[in-house]
Amino acid sequence: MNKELPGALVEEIGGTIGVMEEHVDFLKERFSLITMKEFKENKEHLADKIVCIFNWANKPDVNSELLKALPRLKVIASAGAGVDHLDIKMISSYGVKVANTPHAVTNSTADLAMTLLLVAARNFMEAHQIAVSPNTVRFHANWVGGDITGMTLGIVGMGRIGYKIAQRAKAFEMKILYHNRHRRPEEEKSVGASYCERLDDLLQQSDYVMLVVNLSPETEKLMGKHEFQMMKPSAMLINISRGLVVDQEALVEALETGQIKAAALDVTYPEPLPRDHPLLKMSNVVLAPHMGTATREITHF
Ligand SMILES: O=C(O)C(=O)CO
Repeated sequence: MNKELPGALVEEIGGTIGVMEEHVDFLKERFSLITMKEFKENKEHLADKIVCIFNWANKPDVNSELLKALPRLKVIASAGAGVDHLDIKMISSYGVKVANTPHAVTNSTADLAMTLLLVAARNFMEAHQIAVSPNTVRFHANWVGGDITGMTLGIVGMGRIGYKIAQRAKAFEMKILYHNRHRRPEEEKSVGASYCERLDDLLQQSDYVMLVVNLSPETEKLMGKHEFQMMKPSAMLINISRGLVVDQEALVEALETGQIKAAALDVTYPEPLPRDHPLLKMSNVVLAPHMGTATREITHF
């Protein structure tokens, strides 16, 4: 190990490192690198690490025990936008800074949001099944979907990603509503969006409801029984934020009872869902494996 290089710790889960494997060589040139597994086996010897690099997807357990074992630690770098998996207050109390990569992932996450919207709106999953079936047919009513053009998209959370989604929706000639803690007059003007101070107003009018908020105590289970009752029975829910923003039991009920038409989810809780979860069996649900940022361009440099 090169003692002149600063030390870094990377998360390793089941043999794969929490950062892309091809990045390990890049990191090795700059840091004396060890994996979390090696660290756990020999805490004393490796306690001089100054950076921890994690991938948000691994949900590393950054607890007091870990931080006490790394007295020289300066930075925890989490690849991804969301930092809800890290207790920032507790980490700061050890004098450690948290870094993330919010800008890098904005476009890819907005693209996935539109992908889910289109796939759900056009019954694409069902259409694919029919297209590959040995008994395929020339036309099937099940693949007749809904229009996008002229429909109303309600964006819940007009941050960086929400705005990029609005720009894409404008190109699709959608009517755009948004609900946010603060009004965003410039963004509103540039995409022709209308502000809904009350979430209920947005939910009542939208054909597609897109969740883009960060997970926080204020947004946990933001979408519950009442909110689904506010939505149109023809409306679809798209969630690219965090699973916990939705009360999943209320969502299952809303989908089962026809309170809403469909859901397209990149995020759930837990991830992945247990294999017997009702959401896995519903034909009006499209699931992605939390892949908002998973593009070659972002994950390779
Ligand atoms: O970057 C993040 O926070 C993600 O959730 C990726 O989809």
